[in-house]
Amino acid sequence: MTLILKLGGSVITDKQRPETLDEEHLARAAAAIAEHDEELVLVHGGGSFGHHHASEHGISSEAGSHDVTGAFAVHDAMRRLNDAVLAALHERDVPALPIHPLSAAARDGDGELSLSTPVETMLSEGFVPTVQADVIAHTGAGVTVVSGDELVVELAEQLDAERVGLCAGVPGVFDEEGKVIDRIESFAAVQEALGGSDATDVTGGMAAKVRALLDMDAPASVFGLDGLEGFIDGESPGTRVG
Ligand SMILES: Nc1ncnc2c1ncn2[C@@H]1O[C@H](COP(=O)(O)OP(=O)(O)OP(=O)(O)O)[C@@H](O)[C@H]1O
Ligand SMILES: C=C(C)CCOP(=O)(O)O
Repeated sequence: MTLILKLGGSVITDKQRPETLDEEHLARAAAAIAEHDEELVLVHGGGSFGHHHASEHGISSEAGSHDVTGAFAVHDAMRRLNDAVLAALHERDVPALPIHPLSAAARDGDGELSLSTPVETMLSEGFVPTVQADVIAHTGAGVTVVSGDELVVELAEQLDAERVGLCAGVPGVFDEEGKVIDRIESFAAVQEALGGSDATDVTGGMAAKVRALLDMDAPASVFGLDGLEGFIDGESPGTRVG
């Protein structure tokens, strides 16, 4: 049984302030993760580390760049965030090891993602692979951003994951009245309520998240930090997608 969990950048960082961690949230997330007893792959988003640099250098999932300064600025900030996530996990004795997609993934000329990582071997050896959102080489475009959400979907397919969770800065996906929707089975049914992100975000916010999750076979949930413990325990907090 493999669980894939994305820690949203809106949870573990203060998305309004460049390169600012939310230490308290990160510590709470690490404490909840420490209770897991299934194989677990962690992915984390960019928050105020990835998105600010990407936006400053004009790099997104679609807009590429050949500027090495910009490419490295995004990657390096994400690596610093990854280091901070690992440190919080190690503090709770979670055997987490880093995966940096810049060295393990690429897109072809059609934008198709390929990802070749040691995640499976790490899992079977008892580690918790911890994958950062990143920039990756993109045929004909230089580098583009690979979002945590894209990585979750790709890894869920590769590993035939049992369950997928996205822990975000909201308790679930809201309807037009601001109520958390229980279950989403089609994009069209909720499209009107879905927006981007409140903060600087180059990868499309909630609308992109729901679209990506609906493409997956594994059941997925979108929930806030209060739902994380329950998700680790096998519950389906927040909004079930798919
Ligand atoms: N219908 C909706 N329900 C819930 N959130 C929504 C909705 N429409 C737009 N949003 C926005 O989506 C944001 C969550 O997406 P966002 O991409 O910021 O989260 P994240 O994955 O945690 O962050 P990151 O991309 O940095 O990893 C919320 O903060 C909210 O502003
Ligand atoms: C900007 C970067 C590198 C991160 C994008 O990933 P996300 O935060 O999961 O949308």
